[in-house]
Amino acid sequence: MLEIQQLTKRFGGLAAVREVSTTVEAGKINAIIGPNGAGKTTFFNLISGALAPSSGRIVYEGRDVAGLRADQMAALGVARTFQTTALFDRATVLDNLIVGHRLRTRSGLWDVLVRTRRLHEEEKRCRRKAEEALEFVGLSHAAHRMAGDISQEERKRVAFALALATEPKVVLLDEPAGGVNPEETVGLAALIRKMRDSGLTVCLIEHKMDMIMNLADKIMVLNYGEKIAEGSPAEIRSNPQVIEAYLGSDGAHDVQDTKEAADAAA
Ligand SMILES: Nc1ncnc2c1ncn2[C@@H]1O[C@H](COP(=O)(O)OP(=O)(O)OP(=O)(O)O)[C@@H](O)[C@H]1O
Repeated sequence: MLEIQQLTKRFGGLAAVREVSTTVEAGKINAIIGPNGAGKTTFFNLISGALAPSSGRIVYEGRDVAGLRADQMAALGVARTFQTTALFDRATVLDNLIVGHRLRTRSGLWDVLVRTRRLHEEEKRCRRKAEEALEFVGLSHAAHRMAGDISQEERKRVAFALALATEPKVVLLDEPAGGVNPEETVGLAALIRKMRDSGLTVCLIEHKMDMIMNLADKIMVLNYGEKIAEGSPAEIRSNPQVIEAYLGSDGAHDVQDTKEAADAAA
């Protein structure tokens, strides 16, 4: 789906992402993990078009898209969510989605000024897409609530809906379960599975190791900007280099224990 070839991003002397090659597999849940500062967010920013790479290729549907802007990537079907979702708190959830979708549709200023038939059609389309996306993420009941009044978990679902309303083929989810409780995490994981099962390609960054191990079809591990391992959850859990990256030289615990200990200490 997405072929990443020797992707590198330098900030001054620091290579935040260094010569990373991987494949984001179509119709699968592809996870990216790694310690803090490993380059995960930078990698996401590169493939979503938020940052231009220093070198390397990003081949999407047979075409090198490295260096395209985020709106161009969105138009090609690559949508992303952010760690925190900026919403208009004093507008309804549905209006937030309609605005989010409108920003990506075609009517120009002329259409808005003269309220053309095309604009009218687009408004109807946006509303329909927004309602469909809300239904998909299980938030139809919250459509008319103020965005400022919904819970953190509901904000996460709105973030998914914002991405889905653009009718993407690939969704990039940045910490989709960050800041929600364990029960809610299970619900969000089910929703991510539902995205995959509906034919979407999912790529996500997540710190919650137990969630990743249960959810991902494939995991890539970054450390100091480099890919140090890639494979199934079982392969990753027992990979000595991964254990080393999370633990230093102490191999007494597995990746999952380490992260839980770190979370508990935080
Ligand atoms: N715009 C920037 N300018 C300079 N350095 C940056 C910039 N963005 C990221 N970095 C550096 O690149 C490295 C990788 O950062 P990145 O945020 O991609 O890591 P991460 O794996 O997402 O970390 P975390 O899990 O803490 O979010 C870090 O050393 C960071 O300080």
